[in-house]
Amino acid sequence: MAAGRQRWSTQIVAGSERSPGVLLLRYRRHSGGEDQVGATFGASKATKATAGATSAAVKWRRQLERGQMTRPQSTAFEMSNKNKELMNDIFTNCKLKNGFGPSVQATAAATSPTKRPLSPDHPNPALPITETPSPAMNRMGWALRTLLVADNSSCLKDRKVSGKLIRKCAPGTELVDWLVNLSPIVHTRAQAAGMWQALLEEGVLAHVNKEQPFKDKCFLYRFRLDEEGGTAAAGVPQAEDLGAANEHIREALSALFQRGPDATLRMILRKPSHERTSEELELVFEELVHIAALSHLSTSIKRELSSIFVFEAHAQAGTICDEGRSWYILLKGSVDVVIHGKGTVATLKTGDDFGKLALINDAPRAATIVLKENNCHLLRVDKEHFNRILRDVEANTLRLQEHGKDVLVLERVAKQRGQHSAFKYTVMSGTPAKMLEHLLETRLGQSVGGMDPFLDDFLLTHIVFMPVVQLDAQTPEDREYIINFKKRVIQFMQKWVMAVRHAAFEEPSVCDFIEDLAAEVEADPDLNEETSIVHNVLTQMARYQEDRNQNAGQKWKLPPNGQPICLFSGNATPSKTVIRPDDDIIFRVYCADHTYCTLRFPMHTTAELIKACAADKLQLNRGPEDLVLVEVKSNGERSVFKDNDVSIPTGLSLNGRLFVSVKDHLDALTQLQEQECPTEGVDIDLEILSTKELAYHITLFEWDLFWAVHEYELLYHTFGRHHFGKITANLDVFLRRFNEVQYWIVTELVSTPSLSKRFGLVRKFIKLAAYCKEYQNLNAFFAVVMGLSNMAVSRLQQTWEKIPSKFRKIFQEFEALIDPSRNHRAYRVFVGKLQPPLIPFMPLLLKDMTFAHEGNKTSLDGLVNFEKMHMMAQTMRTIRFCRSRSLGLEPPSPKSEGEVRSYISSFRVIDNQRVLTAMSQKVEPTRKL
Ligand SMILES: Nc1ncnc2c1ncn2[C@@H]1O[C@@H]2COP(=O)(O)O[C@H]2[C@H]1O
Repeated sequence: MAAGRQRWSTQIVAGSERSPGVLLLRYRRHSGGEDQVGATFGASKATKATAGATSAAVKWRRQLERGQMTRPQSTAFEMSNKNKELMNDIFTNCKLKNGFGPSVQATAAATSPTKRPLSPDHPNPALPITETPSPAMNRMGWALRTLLVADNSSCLKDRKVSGKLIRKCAPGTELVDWLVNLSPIVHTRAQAAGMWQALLEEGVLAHVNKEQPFKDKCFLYRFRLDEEGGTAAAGVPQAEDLGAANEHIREALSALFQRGPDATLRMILRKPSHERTSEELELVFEELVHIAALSHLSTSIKRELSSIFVFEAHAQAGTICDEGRSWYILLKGSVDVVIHGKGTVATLKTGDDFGKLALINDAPRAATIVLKENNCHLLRVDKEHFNRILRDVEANTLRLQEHGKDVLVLERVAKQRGQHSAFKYTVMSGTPAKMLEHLLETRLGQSVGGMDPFLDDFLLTHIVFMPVVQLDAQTPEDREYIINFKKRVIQFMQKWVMAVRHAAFEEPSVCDFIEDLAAEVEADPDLNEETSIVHNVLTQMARYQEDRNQNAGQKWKLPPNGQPICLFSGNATPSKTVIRPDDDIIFRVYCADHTYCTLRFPMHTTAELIKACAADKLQLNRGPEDLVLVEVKSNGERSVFKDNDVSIPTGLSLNGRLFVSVKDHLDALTQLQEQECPTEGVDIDLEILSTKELAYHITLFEWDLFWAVHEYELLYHTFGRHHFGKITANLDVFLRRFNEVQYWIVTELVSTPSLSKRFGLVRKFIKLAAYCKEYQNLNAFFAVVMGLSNMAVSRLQQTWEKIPSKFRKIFQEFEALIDPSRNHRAYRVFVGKLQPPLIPFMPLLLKDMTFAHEGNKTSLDGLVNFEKMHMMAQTMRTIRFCRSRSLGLEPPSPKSEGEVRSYISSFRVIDNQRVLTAMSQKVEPTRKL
């Protein structure tokens, strides 16, 4: 590995501006400090679930508005100096304990999240939910206590419990009595109990043994101020304190009255399920109705949730939510969504939910959730309950945002059989970077015994995405994260090579990266387990490079008369030879007067360069802007190439010719005589060749051509010759072969004058189709049957009349199989039952690609439309499936193997329909009625 090269820092790049078709992985050191805070998530999810909005609270509030508050006892006393000090002390304490403002803490948390203990599994409703009481609660508690202490008949007394003296405590029942008597707004004992619970949950009041929440029972409670170490002054309060307490009590009661219902609710939600009474569950249910994140759920599910929701309060900003065991709804406060290396990407607020992605996909959390404020309230559903109740009914669409913009849209889809839950989330659209991050963080190694479908789709189609994808992943200090990240990248590499094979090694920078990776793994004992994976990738890369070096600079020839493109060495059988971008091809370019030049260029040469060179050689003496490169087909049709098209010679039709022409003189271009009636090709009496042997060798020949086609070529072909600047030569050759076989059938039949020979040939071709079908060469099967159905053949009445009915029936069955109606349903059903190896009807796959491409936008609102990518990948996967087993056909007994092989590799073909029809007319003139 080169010294000084940066690695294992923070960037993954898919594609590059220079070569967008290649996924590059590279790392750079994370500069830090780029975190942005403040974007919101799910802004549409406004919620009514804020504190105080319970139906019970609303009911109570109305009563409060109607009721008359009477100020008990005397008024207008000043607070004593001593108690002023006491209050100041309490307030200062609170400020110090609460610490910095939330934004400061949140930013600190976002850059280095402090790992605090996770949420308690079983929150205890007897304990406070805040670290210290809020100043307002402190003041309310102080006022109530002052009045209680001042009351001679007060329930607040020193009591002996089990021999131990407890100062100033009172039973719950008596505290309730006192409060109901104190204020006319408190109508029920439950209301009063809720108000005391509001004080208890902030620690102003507590059960003497800290074992009970507030209950209207004989349990003893006392004020914090009276606990050991409490700062309350013993004895009767001074007149000025009493005055101040009386002054404040109206406001305090009103505030407590409002908080009571929520405090009661929180108390219920902190109790274990089995301790919740049916009235309590009803109260919870009424609350759940107002939570936006639950609005899509049925009543019965909400009822079930009433008993399993757990309330969690977190006192401190900076606390991290759990590691993916629960789903949460934010009831109060806000949280930051923090991603390694990126910092805070979104802020969730009251009513938003998070955490179901990890649960539904059984994956780690896609982000760390860090509390942004002190005293955040959450509702939690644990994994086992989520799986049981919610997993299969959860919302269909999940949108992840970063900095206020959608970055990933996921949709719930049914899982395949055999997986333990019925649903999971799949990617519908996203930014390339977020999709890659989602893959690396949550989708690797998840699928049992195979590849995650999203990962496979991504690897097959990533070349379509916007050129640069970045993933800032980690800070260099976080060793544990880096090791995990490295492991994921290694797995990613392995799957990448598995999915696209040699195409993964085509970019030199990727090969460099793999070598660096191998060196890193070698040197790091923490990556021992990954060594074998990396070695495997290295071996495959070396094999590819060796093969590339051995076959570098092959020369191909495009024969002028529609024969297959063949190696210039004269080796007619391609024998698993792939055409590569820098292989040369020799071909002719004509001009209007049919003079031509012969050129030799690498396959990836653009039309513009070919045009310029041909014009020069043919001495056209015109500037490139006046000239075009154009194909003239055998029927005279012309089609102009774009300047940046590549794979030009292989893209010609069977008997097409390449012309360079002055733009304005295009109409003057005419086809050559030889295009109409090619004379080259092996002249042989077909009758003597064994049909089975013909089918066998056609299949072997086409298997090799099919084998050379890379799945990516389907994408290049679909998006157009110019789009990626990559060659489609192997696919072109395979498609030409289809046409060649189809027109060979027609050409042979219409150029056989003898009726008996023709009828013999038709029979032979029907048998040939049957053998091709048996060999599962459906490409050739289609070509032969389509050839026999060609108008120039189907009109040969005298010939068809002679065909025995048995053969005609077989042919009808074949025609039914190639019937294009209902989107080639008959063929699709048939092929769906076959096992590999098989050669598919390639034009249909290309039609499916075009359908997906033209019917769907590549980008939706700035996000990659991954549904489209998925559709395309499905078709590309068909090719992989067809070739997933090697061809091991039983060879027929050889009769004339050599002749058959040379014959099938170079048919003599006419592809001009007009000429074929005329020849058909000649051999069998239309009968006059
Ligand atoms: N941009 C984002 N990237 C990842 N997770 C996000 C994002 N915005 C919100 N989240 C939530 O953060 C949660 C972290 O845990 P989950 O992966 O279960 O589910 C995730 C989402 O619910």
